[in-house]
Parts: sequence; C-alpha cells; structure tokens
Amino acid sequence: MGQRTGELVGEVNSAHKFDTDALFRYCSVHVEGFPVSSSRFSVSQFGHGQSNPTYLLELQSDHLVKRYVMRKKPPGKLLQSAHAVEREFQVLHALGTHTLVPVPKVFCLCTDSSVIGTPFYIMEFLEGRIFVDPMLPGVAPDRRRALYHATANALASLHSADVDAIGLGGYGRRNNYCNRQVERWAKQYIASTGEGKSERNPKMLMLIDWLRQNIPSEDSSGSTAGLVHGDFRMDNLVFHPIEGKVRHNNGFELDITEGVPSLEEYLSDYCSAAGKQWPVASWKFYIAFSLFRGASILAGVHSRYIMGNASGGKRAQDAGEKANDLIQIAWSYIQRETVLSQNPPSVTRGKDYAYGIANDKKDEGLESGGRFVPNKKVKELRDKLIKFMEERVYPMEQEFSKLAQSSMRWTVHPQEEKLKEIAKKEGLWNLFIPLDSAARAREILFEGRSDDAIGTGFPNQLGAGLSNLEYGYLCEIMGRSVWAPQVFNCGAPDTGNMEVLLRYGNKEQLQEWLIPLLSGTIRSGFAMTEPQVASSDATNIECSIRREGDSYVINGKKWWTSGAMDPRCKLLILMGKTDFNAPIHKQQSMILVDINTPGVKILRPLTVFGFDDAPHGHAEVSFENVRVPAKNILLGEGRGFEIAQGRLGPGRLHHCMRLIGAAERGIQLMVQRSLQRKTFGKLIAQHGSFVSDLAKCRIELEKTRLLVFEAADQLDRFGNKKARGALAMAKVAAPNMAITVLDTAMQVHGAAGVSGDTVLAHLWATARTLRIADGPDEVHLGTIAKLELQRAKL
Ligand SMILES: Cc1cc2nc3c(=O)[nH]c(=O)nc-3n(C[C@H](O)[C@H](O)[C@H](O)COP(=O)(O)OP(=O)(O)OC[C@H]3O[C@@H](n4cnc5c(N)ncnc54)[C@H](O)[C@@H]3O)c2cc1C
Repeated sequence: MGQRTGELVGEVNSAHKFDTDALFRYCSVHVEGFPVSSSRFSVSQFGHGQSNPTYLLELQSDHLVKRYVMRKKPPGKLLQSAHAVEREFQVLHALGTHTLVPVPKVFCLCTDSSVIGTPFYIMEFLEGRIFVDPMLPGVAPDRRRALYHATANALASLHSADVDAIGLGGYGRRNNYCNRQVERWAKQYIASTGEGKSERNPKMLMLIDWLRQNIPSEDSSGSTAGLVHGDFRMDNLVFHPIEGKVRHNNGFELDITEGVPSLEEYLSDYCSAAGKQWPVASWKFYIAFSLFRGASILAGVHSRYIMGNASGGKRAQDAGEKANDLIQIAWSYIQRETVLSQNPPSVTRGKDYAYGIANDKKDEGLESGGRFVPNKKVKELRDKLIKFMEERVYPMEQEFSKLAQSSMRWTVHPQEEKLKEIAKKEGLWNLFIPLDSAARAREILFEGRSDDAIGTGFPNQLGAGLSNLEYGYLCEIMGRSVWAPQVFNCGAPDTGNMEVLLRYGNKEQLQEWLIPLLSGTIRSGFAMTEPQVASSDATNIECSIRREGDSYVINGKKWWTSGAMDPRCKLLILMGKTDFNAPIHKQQSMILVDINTPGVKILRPLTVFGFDDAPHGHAEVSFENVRVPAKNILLGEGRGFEIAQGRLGPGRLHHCMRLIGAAERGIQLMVQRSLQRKTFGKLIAQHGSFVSDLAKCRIELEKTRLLVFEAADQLDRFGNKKARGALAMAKVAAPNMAITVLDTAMQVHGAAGVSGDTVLAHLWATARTLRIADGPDEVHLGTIAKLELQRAKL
C-alpha cells in the first residue's frame, strides 16, 4: 500500500533547521499566490530520501490551507556537483513549460545562500501516494504490471524529450557521458571515504578500473544523448491519491493495472517505448555502472552521517554497509557469463494476451468463456512455459547453434540435458500426451493406478492430462524456438512415436521403449520415406519385412529419417511391407527396430537449405538383413496403414501449433527491428508499406491460429476421422502462413534476415519443409476437396 505524501513528514531534523521567518518573507515576494500573512506557518520535513532535504510548507489563512514544497541543499561542505538544486529547478521548469511530461510546477529558485543558508527552490505540493517498497505490497497484483509498464513508458518519454527544443541544449555535453560519470563518481567516492569518513573498499577501486575499460563504444559519439534522470525509481514517483496514477516524478501521469514484471519484460517495455535497441552488448556495463554509482552515493551519505549533516537517520547510518553490498553485487554481476538474453522476451505478458486465443489476461475473461479461451490450468502452464522460454531457452539459442555448427555438431549440448531435468521438475514435461492415450498407458502399465509405478522417479510422465486443444495453447509457445520442443520432451518425431506406442503398443513394448522415451533418456526416429519411390503415397513403400521363425528380417533403404543422427536415438519405428500380395492397404506393417541392430547403417545426414539440424539430423539409412524379434511388430501384420493414420492426425497437428509460435516470433522480431532501424529518415515502422505488411501478417496468423484450434477441438470431440477435413486445412494453412510471415520478417531485417545471426532463416527453412514433410499440400488439398464434393453429392 502506498503512503500518502502528506503523511511522510515529521519534525525538521536538527541538522536541517533554518530561519523559517526568512523563508516566509522571501516566498511572500517571489512565489505567485503565496500569502503575505498567515495565522499559522508550519514547516515539516519529508523523512524519505537522503539527497536534498525536502520540506512541506503549510500556511493557514482563515479556513484556507495552502501547501508548498521546498527543496534545498544540505548544510555544510558538499561534494562538487552533488545536491545541485539549481539544476533540478532548471530541468523541472523546462519540462513543465515545454513538454507534456507532468512535473510539479516550480515557482522560484533562490540562489542567495544568505536567505536560509543554502540555495533552495519552491514547487507545488501534490497530494498523492509514494510506494517505498518496489514490490508494491498491498497493491492488487493485477495493477502492478501496468504500474511498472507505465513507469517504463514515462522514463522513455523523458528520454525522448528534445533537449534543444526545450531550451536545455547547451545544458550539458552530449558525448562521453559514461566516461565522465565514472570519473565523477570515482572522485566522489575517494572524497567521501578514508580517514575519519566511511571506510574505503579496495574492491571499489577494482570496479572503477573495470568500468573504465568497458565503456560502451556508443558513449564517445553522443548518439544516445538525452535527459538522464539520475535517480529514477519507484519511490521517487508520486502516485495519484485515489486513481492509482502517477502524479509526478517528481511527477508523471500514468495508469496502473498488472503484476510486477521481470527485469527483461520491463526492459523490453522500455526499449519498445523509447525505440531503442535491445542492449545485449552493453547491459553488463550499465548495471555494473549503476551499482557503482549507487555505492558511491551511499558512501557519501554515510560520510555525511559520520560528520553529522545527513538527512535520513538510521538509513544514513547503514549506508556504508549498503555501499559495500552494492560493490560486492557489482563484482558478482560482472563475473556472470550471460546477463541478458540475446533477444527481448518473445512477447511481454500484457501484449501476449492481446490477440485471439491469448486473450486470457484477466480472470474475468476466463470466467466469461469464449470459444478458444484457455482455462485456468492451461493458463498457469502457459505462464510457466513462457517464463521458462524467456529465462532458459532463448538465452541458450546462440550457444546451441554454435555447437550445432562446430565439428562437435553431432553431440548434445550438456545444457540441453540440464534444461530437460528442470522442465521435468517444473511439470512442463510430456505435455503433448492426450488424456485418452495416457489413460490407456496407465491401464496397461500399472492397472489404472495413477502413481509413478513406472518407476522413473518423477511424476507427470504421462503429461498433464490435457486435451489436444489445451496442448495447442502450449505447443505454440514451444514452437517459437527450434531448440525448445525437445527440452520439454515434446519434439518431433518422438511425440508421434510415443503416441504410436501409447495407442498401439502392448505391455512389453511399452515397458521396453515407451518408458525411456517418456523419461527422455532415449530418442527415436520414424522410418517411412524411401528415396526411390514417391512416398507421399505410402502404398509405394518397398522396404520388406519378412517373417523368419521368431524374427522379422528387414531389407530396404529409407531417407529423411529425422532424429536418427542424434546420439541418443535408440529406436526406429519402421514402416515396410510384410505381404506384397495382400490388398493394397493391408500390405504394410510397422515394426520397432533397435538402431544398434546389425545391418542398420546410417549413410549420411541430409540438409534442408544447408541446415543439417544437428544434432538431431535427417538421415539416409539402409537396412540389410536386419533381424529383429517378432514381438517387435506393432499391432500385428498388415496394420501399418491404420497406425500411420492414427499417428499422422494429432502428431502432425503439433507441427501446425509450433508454426503458429514460429510466426509469432517472426512478428515479434520484425516489430522490434522496425522500431529500431531508420531508412530514408524514418523508422521502418513509419513506412506505409511496412505497416500494411505487418497488419496482413497479423491477420494471417490469427486466422490460422483459429483454424488450428478448430482442428484440435474437432480432434478432441469427434476423433481423427471426422476431424480430417479441419486437420487437412490446418496442415495447408499453417506452413504457408508461417512462410509468409517469416519471409516478411526476413525482409524487414534486410541482409541480417537471411543470415544465421537471427533465428528467422532457420525458422523459415523448417516451416518451408512442412509444406512437404507433413504430407505435401496437394495431398491435403485433395482431402479437403474430396470432402466438399462428397457433401455436394449427399
Ligand atoms: C525436413 C524433413 C523431415 C522429414 N522427416 C521424415 C521422417 O522423420 N520420417 C519419414 O519417413 N519421412 C520424413 N520426411 C519425408 C516426408 O514425409 C516426405 O518427403 C513426404 O511424405 C513426401 O514424399 P516425397 O518426398 O517422396 O515426395 P513425392 O511423394 O515424390 O511427392 C512430390 C510432389 O508430388 C506432388 N504430389 C504428390 N501427391 C500429389 C497429389 N495427390 N496431387 C498433386 N500433386 C501431388 C507434390 O507436389 C509433392 O510435393 C521428411 C521430409 C523433410 C523435408
């Protein structure tokens, strides 16, 4: 709960007393509307803040009470350039007169120290609230987020003020700001510490050296010059007394709505509002600098406390210790390898819910229903997943890509395995498993008991009991990064293969293959497509599976067996023919093949537009007299087509869901780029052609998302067969939409878009394959048209 500004005052500190009569006389002459006489003139001091003593002046004449605020320098010898009330007055005056940045009205500046002992200025008193604790206790959670959002916008608006236009152009130098600041605060620290003052910390001297060596290159050009607040924080903002608006910063007028954001969300808000680049390269410097500066200020406060002229009481007494804490924190921070993700959070929470399905910002929204509105359970998982992506997956993307392009490309990054363990613990594991498949496995494996009888030591092996539709809200989040799905054990082709086992495997097969797949200790491949035949028509498949006693012997060649290059790949589900003379759809069977069986040869990895998708890979594999136990046949001979149909339904709808996420990432990146880059004197975002392209991308994405959800919903309600029309439509629409959106995003990025420096090219390449890999468009279009024509015949 915020405290009222009027309640934050107390008696004037003895070190800060001054001649109140002299102040009254001065104000009567210089402050517009200030009474010439008053039946009561009282002065109290704000207890909050240690910099410049600030006072509340109250005057009563008849029944009217007038209030002003006076701010002055502290008494005694002061550090050079600190406590410059003259500067504060000048900036507030310029902003108040020439901009819409809401600051309190300033009335007069007195630089004559003979009046009350130091220079001071008078400004209007604004009734309002101050939130001392930035976690905003007592504020409804749903209002915290926008409070922060609004403060980020306010800071951005301050930074956007045109200093030349508001008369502050000659006010300070524009280049080498950081350089000058480091030197200034270093000097202040030295001056405030040492004998008889606050104790000097040698680590601070090391910190100063580090800062000097790491000043960002932009500093010397002055290209980022603007107004710098210097102490912008929650408790330096005054909020509206009732409406929950900021009144000034010393004063900005803003709306408040949601929960406290993460640092990256907040920074992302600020960068968007200010049109600034995501500061991945310079962030470590700025944070370390800010901590250093805070430490220097606190050391100054502590020294003034020791010398008896600090405001702030106990807080001033503890300031020396706090300064040392900040120095330590700065050092630990500097030593961190990564301090900021490569890219801003995919979409900040508030924005994430702005469209279509995602309109689940408020609980009321959930209660009021709607066709595709996720329920509370899904929403919680979704929030958790978004956080996981932002904090753990996006920051690792570059690192994973680096390994995948090195000579060690066919090995797994150890961090991937670590992330899998964390995802398991957080319950973000195997979320793809539909309720009915989980029920079957539970029944077969441990006779309906819901405990972890499959003995891998963690719960949620069989997912979170979600429907296909519910999973759709989550799967699209995973699709935002090519590296994400496997971290949650939701990557292709494992999900489709697990689904096959869950639906069609017997107890022995589940125990041998499903359990390690569920726990993520092995991976798998699906071997159907063959180089020598048109495999979109699976009746063409030629690989033979011949029965010999207790075994089947396999001979044939497959290609595009995704995942077979992965060192963890242990299982291949292979489709071939057990009877070349049976009716056309009864010739095929599926069989489980241990990849290490003699005769299985990985011939080469294939590439997609040059990407080999290491360490996962798409392999060409030959099978020469590969002998596998007869018990490995799935469901029985001649059932392969039936299983393929079951697998291709939900398993491949996941691709569509992920494509929505990939396109969402494309939009996010193109928007960021457009707000950062200028061509022909304008930001890309200000060019009409971009605006139109962006809007069209959003329309296409939302249309497709609805179609994908519709297909998932039909799958849940009517089953695979009846949902086939909607599934086919989604499968055509999703890759085509994603290609268009990602292509536009690449275009907006110029040459960078087609390079490996952003995720766009890889996402695009993957999306493009899905016009073929998920069954060619033409086949799905054929299904849709056939259904239309059938309907006409009825
Ligand atoms: C990245 C990637 C990953 C893959 N992963 C796997 C995997 O893990 N396991 C696996 O078994 N396979 C995989 N595949 C292969 C994929 O399933 C096949 O490429 C797909 O089924 C098409 O078969 P095909 O390549 O033999 O094309 P073909 O069957 O030769 O078809 C070629 C073209 O013919 C046209 N066509 C086909 N049918 C019709 C029709 N009815 N009407 C009009 N035109 C038509 C279409 O334009 C089609 O693109 C993958 C492919 C890619 C690119």
